[in-house]
Amino acid sequence: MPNSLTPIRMNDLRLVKGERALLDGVNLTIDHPGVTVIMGPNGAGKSLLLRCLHGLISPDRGRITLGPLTVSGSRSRQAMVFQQPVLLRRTALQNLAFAAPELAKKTPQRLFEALASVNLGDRADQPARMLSGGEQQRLALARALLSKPDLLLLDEATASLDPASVLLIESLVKAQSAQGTKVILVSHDQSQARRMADEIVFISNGRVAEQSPAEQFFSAPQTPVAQAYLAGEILF
Ligand SMILES: Nc1ncnc2c1ncn2[C@@H]1O[C@H](COP(=O)(O)OP(=O)(O)OP(=O)(O)O)[C@@H](O)[C@H]1O
Repeated sequence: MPNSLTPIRMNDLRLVKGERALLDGVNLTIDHPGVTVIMGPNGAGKSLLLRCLHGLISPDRGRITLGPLTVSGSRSRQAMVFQQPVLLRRTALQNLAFAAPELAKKTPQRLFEALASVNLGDRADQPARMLSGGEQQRLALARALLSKPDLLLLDEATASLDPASVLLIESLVKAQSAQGTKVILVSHDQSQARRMADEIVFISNGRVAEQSPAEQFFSAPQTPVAQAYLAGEILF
């Protein structure tokens, strides 16, 4: 299925704060149609990379293209889900309606279907901020998927959820990927990465250390730093 935002190319990205290069010459092409999981130690630069892709941060140097588009030109075709969901002080349904006003006007049924898809069908009128953490995250995902984005970015989106919510979100993300959305997710959870990833990008010290098919990464990581990470030997 063609995707208007691939291949995603990052050329020589550099992001500096004070004396420190947080992203230090990132060169990466993501062209695999499946799920790309970004892994790496704490502080490696994974979130910053995702934020650059989504246009929340501008690198000091380098270039990002998504298919024929720039980051700003692609923003309306992207959606991002964060570890802490950012929801409005409105009901669950109103949060979806605010994100997709056209849909709310023309086919409001779609909003109810979206709530039902994340098991929140009976919570439409509940204030979003009174939902549990896991329920809020499911609502944030439903909102992200409403626009059928070409690129879905998830930054540790299931880190604080119970196992059933994790599996529900994973299955929705997988289904979205199968429909042609390019999915890039950051995760420390090796079990999740094994379940979800077609491809792994391993980041260390603000650089891409390794990019491999998932099976190869887990069976025979190429770099000492990835080997140490997978063995739980990296000290922070
Ligand atoms: N605005 C900022 N100013 C200065 N340093 C920052 C800023 N944002 C992030 N950093 C630093 O950049 C480094 C990379 O941050 P980032 O959040 O991308 O790490 P990460 O790989 O996602 O880590 P984790 O797995 O712990 O979430 C960290 O050392 C962090 O402290």
